[in-house]
Amino acid sequence: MIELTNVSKTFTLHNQGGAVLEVMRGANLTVPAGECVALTGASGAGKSTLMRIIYGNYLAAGGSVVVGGVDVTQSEPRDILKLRREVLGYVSQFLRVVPRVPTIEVVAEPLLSLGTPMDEAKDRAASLLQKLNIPEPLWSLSPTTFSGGEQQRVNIARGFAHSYPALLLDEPTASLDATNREIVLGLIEEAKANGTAIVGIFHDEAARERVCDREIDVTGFSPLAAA
Ligand SMILES: Nc1ncnc2c1ncn2[C@@H]1O[C@H](COP(=O)(O)OP(=O)(O)OP(=O)(O)O)[C@@H](O)[C@H]1O
Repeated sequence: MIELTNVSKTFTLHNQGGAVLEVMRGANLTVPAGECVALTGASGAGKSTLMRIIYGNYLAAGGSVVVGGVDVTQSEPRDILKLRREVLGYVSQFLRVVPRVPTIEVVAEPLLSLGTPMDEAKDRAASLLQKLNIPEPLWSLSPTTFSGGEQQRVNIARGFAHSYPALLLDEPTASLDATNREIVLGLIEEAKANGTAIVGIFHDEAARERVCDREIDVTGFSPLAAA
């Protein structure tokens, strides 16, 4: 479902005399349906960079990044947007929302953008918000004023609203209490059982051991670490 072959990445720092920084070389990774792979490695090894390359936020300098049969290194922006709508989800650490949109709509939006009828999308959003212990009086409010942990749970609800074939998770349990952490790990296990291929960064070691089938240390792909 997710297949990276010989991926490399350089950054050109235009505001620093055009310095070129090679941060990744020879990255290979295959994640079949239903498998969860954790990216590990010290700070600066390239975990976030690899996630951004898979999501199409960073363009690889070389190699191929195929998700659900689409090579994101060769795709037009509109094809990447279609891939993100239908195939590839991303739960980032922080919620980014349009101000004044109610929480229930923020969570339902990925389903609405796929053409799911409003009632059905809102039912799914409500069941996720309930599961993740977001109090019902908050559902009609914008999540901009919510606590850090509440915002993270809204973000997770949104990320799991549609059953994506591929999913990227950036520290999904970072600011959660034990009860909600458990619920999120359950959602990840459910997604895997439904065939979702997952790549994630989990600093929570116990969480990683529980839901991940394999760990890939990205230090092995880092020319900086080898220097
Ligand atoms: N936009 C950018 N421009 C220039 N260099 C960058 C950029 N993004 C990342 N880097 C460099 O790429 C390397 C890998 O960074 P990355 O953020 O992927 O590491 P990480 O393993 O996710 O670290 P952490 O665990 O601290 O988040 C670092 O040396 C960083 O300085």
